[in-house]
Amino acid sequence: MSARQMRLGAYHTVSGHHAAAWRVSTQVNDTESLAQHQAAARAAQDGLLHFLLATDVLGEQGDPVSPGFQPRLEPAVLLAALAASTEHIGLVGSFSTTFSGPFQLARQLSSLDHVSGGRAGWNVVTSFRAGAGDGFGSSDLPDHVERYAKAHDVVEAALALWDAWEPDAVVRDRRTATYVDPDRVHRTEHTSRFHEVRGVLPASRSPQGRPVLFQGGGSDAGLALAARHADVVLTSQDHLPDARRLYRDVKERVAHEGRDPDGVLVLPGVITVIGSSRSQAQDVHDRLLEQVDDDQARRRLSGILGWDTSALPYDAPVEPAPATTEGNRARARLLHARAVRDGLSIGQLARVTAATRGHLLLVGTAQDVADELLAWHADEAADGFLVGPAVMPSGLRRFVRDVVPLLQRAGVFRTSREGRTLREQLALPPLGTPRP
Ligand SMILES: Cc1cc2nc3c(=O)[nH]c(=O)nc-3n(C[C@H](O)[C@H](O)[C@H](O)COP(=O)(O)O)c2cc1C
Repeated sequence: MSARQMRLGAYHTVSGHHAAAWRVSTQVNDTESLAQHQAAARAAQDGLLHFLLATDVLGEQGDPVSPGFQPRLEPAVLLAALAASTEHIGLVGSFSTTFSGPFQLARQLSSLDHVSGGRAGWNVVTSFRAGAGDGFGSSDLPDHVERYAKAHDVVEAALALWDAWEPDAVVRDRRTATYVDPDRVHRTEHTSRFHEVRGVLPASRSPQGRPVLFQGGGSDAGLALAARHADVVLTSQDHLPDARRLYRDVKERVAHEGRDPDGVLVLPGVITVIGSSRSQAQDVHDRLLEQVDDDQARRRLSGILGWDTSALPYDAPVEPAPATTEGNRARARLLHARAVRDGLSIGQLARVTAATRGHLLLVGTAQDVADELLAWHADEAADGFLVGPAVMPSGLRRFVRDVVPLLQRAGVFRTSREGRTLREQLALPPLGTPRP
């Protein structure tokens, strides 16, 4: 295996990534059915995918009584359940640094790493929807600068808590009645304008030492956070030249932080519609588009752009340029660029967003999909991908059955598992020993 290897994650969902997928799926998708989550996780594991990402976006896109509203399982609970029903696949969850404190997050993620045998990952998110704080007694979403300042603080506090346990601190010496060697556990004293964290996490050093850190914010501040702390940078890119530029930018930022650029992976999300022929795949895609509810699509677009588009006619141009949104800054910029590039109206952009939320969309045969992934990978626009089938469960099964073998034949995707933990499987550099 000498070629640069592709890493693949499942952009996990049981309802499919297309907004209308649940209406056309072959099964009745139930977003709270553990059995359906387990089936998806096992399918990804059988395909040798490295991890699955359980996303969680705080703040609703619409009224809970609207037909598009979907309830969902809390990621720590879901991933713990999946840990017990899978053996190898990495289990990554999105947890917000804006609305959860570092002690609880560090504890949950350490526990997940323990119960999964070293397969935990944390997608560090800052939340971006306007109403994200409603349930937390915070009526306004803190502004972008503040959210990222807090994200640095939460990650640094969590790292301090994890590193406070030396690897051999648990001795379980029955003779001396010593369960934990007190000289090998250190009190954390973290004081900042956001948090005061004092004490010791009631969780020994976990199999990976700490979860693998993921980060998906693509603004300047998001990339700065990623460059400093992330092992895996998730991106949203739908245009190869831009993706190549972003890839280089991330690697340069990582180097600037004194870290090894090859030790940090860049994985764009990709939405797939795979058919036995191009026209069959296109038919599925067209059928999905017909089912899009324009009002719901418009709400979703407004949420990303950070301004209300609901009163605008379908053919209205996409303006103003959303460079200053306090919400999902990079995605807003990307969607705006897409509208300008392809001459899309606001209504058309809402439909594109319903299909992809800004990610690369691949509609075609398995060979078409594999060829595009191989091209992006070879062109150094990606170290791998976060694969989000438009329709579930068929889309994931099809990717595993038909696309994975093509990537393997091209010599860029593994044919067996090497390594036990998620960090080892991703071939990330080992962590240093924690400071005493
Ligand atoms: C692949 C991918 C997955 C993401 N998943 C989540 C998620 O589950 N929850 C969330 O709040 N944000 C999620 N995000 C959004 C980012 O974490 C970030 O908040 C958003 O891109 C805005 O950051 P920015 O202003 O730095 O661009 C995801 C982003 C990407 C690229």
